[in-house]
Amino acid sequence: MDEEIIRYENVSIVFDEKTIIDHFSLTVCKGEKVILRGPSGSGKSTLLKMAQGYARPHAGMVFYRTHEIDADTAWKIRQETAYISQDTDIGEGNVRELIAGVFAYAANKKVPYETSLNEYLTLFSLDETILDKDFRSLSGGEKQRIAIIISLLLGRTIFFLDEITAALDGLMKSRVAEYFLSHDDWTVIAISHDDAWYRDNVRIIPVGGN
Ligand SMILES: Nc1ncnc2c1ncn2[C@@H]1O[C@H](COP(=O)(O)OP(=O)(O)OP(=O)(O)O)[C@@H](O)[C@H]1O
Repeated sequence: MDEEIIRYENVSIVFDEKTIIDHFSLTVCKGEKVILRGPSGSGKSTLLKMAQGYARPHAGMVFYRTHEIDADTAWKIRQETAYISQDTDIGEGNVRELIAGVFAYAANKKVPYETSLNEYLTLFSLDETILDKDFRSLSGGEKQRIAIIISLLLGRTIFFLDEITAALDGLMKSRVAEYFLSHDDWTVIAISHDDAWYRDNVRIIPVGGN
């Protein structure tokens, strides 16, 4: 039987008395690649945040590995999955220290990230000298690639990706999308308007008015 990772059951989202989403249901199993597609403001980002416990449904339920998401499960989810938000301002200080800081957390301490870091920099066309730059001085596309690299270094296999290729050029959009979509055992739920994500093995889920 397919292993269930995330299940939205009759989820409704209401903000300021306005219904954004009504009765949204979706089950995502291990290894599946899913793209949430819909107009701006249709609730896609909020759905991803719910899967991390950062937002709660107005009605309905969200399950992670068949357990309803609450404070306890949210903690476990954040240890087992990688979430990249649209907000690329993930820290300050130089890039090397920013990355080291992520791996100083108890939960990530055992991850031997240094060996893979240079390989990922090369894969995503970043020069090693970027490690000595102030993170805030980087371009939007460079910040996006550093956030992507950190999520990959964590070694997780479940990814929630919110518009992670929006600031990249065409070739890099394809390279990033290909990387996430080509691992059979990775579970990926992504939001993107970029064609690079719309491939044969991807399930497209309409959200809102399309
Ligand atoms: N915490 C909040 N409080 C009030 N309104 C909110 C909150 N979070 C989101 N919204 C509103 O809910 C709607 C859906 O937001 P969301 O970011 O989920 O949409 P989206 O489909 O991801 O949009 P986009 O494609 O533009 O990123 C928007 O109108 C947004 O302003």
